[in-house]
Amino acid sequence: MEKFVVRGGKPLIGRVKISGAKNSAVAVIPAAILSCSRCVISNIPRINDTFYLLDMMEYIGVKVDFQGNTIYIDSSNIKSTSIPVDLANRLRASYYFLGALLGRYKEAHVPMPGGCNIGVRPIDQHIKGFRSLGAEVYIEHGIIHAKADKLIGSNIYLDVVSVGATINIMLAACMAEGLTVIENAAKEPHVVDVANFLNAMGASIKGAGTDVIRIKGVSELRPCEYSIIPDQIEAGTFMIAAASTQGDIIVDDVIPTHMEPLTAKLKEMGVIVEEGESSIRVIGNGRTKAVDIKTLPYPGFPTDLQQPMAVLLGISKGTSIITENVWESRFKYIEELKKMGLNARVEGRSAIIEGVEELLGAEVSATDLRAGAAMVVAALTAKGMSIVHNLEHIDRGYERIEDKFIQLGGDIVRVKD
Ligand SMILES: CC(=O)N[C@H]1[C@@H](OP(=O)(O)OP(=O)(O)OC[C@H]2O[C@@H](n3ccc(=O)[nH]c3=O)[C@H](O)[C@@H]2O)O[C@H](CO)[C@@H](O)[C@@H]1O
Ligand SMILES: C=C(OP(=O)(O)O)C(=O)O
Repeated sequence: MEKFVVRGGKPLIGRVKISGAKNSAVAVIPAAILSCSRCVISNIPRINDTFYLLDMMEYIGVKVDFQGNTIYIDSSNIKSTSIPVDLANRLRASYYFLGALLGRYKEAHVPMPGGCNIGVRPIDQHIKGFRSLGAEVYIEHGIIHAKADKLIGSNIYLDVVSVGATINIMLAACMAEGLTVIENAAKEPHVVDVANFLNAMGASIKGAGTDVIRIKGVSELRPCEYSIIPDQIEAGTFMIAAASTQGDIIVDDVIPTHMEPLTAKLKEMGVIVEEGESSIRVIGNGRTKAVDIKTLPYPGFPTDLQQPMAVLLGISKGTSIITENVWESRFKYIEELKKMGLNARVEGRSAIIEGVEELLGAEVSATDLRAGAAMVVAALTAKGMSIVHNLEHIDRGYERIEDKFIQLGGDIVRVKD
């Protein structure tokens, strides 16, 4: 077990390079199964979710070679369409093996996925999509079995806007016969990125990034080279940390339009944000003003950023309300932040935060991935020493988080418990 020891209260200053997007990489890697040959994918973050997926790829017979941030994937010799429980339950994205294996082999046997414990995380919309394409799907002893003689394009209306279901249906439909239309599709940048990757392999997907996606089935997908987009959530975490520590950071290798829901809020709070072509500079500008946040599917404010944002709101002037509209149980971290002096209460789907002058260092735990990012931002912001436990959550989704903060002048060290 490892923990961070952080001495906070210093402004973060300098430049930080953003890694490839976790939620794009975790879909693109299993998607490479759809090509019967070699794909080269760059800008892949070296995070635990990537390593967990590569274990699953190797288990089914895919050859993978991960050099730096580039993965060479050779799917020409797959031997199995079943994923074992102990590999699948380490992360959420194992559900993408369903769409990818079903799409290529018309058969997949994948355990119920793991991932952050942020409420009930059903996969009924994924299953509805696969069934609509003609697959028989059932769950037995915790394993999802999907099988079809052939997949036939279909019209699928998602009852809820779901990133996972949208991507999974795209994967399964790429080589289905005829046209598949996904209505009420998710519009997140990583949905568009996966569609672009599939199109680079020869798929015919139009409309990704809008709420209607049209997929014309093709007979096969070819090898390709692809570079995935920067991580919108990692970028946002550093932008918020710049503001909360009264720092001055240039966040490099970002797509500024992906950051607009956050940029707009930071500006509303009085933070100086300057957008470049592929970078954003964030400058602390005195104590921020309280604002309300409502998490929503893209282009709304991302649910994966409300946790570090709570830190900034916690030291802002006035009362802020965060309303979590995507997950029903994503405020567990508030109790941890209270140990640092956060003045907040949770009422149903809302956290009501009364800003205090400063946070004080304390011993806290990462209750999940983004809660972990919030603890790190809070520890760097708070006066005095903090200890952050349960780093395994943070390591699922952030590449070298402490090194990047050290580069910005943060006093943070990883030590063995
Ligand atoms: C690996 C990955 O990309 N994880 C992200 C993905 O999770 P994930 O793909 O699990 O999230 P979804 O977009 O599917 O979930 C959104 C909402 O739809 C509901 N739902 C979803 C599927 C379904 O079949 N039935 C159903 O009811 C969920 O309970 C939730 O309330 O998108 C979330 C929303 O942006 C992010 O917080 C996660 O970081
Ligand atoms: C909830 C998240 O991850 P996962 O869906 O992989 O659990 C996240 O990335 O914030």
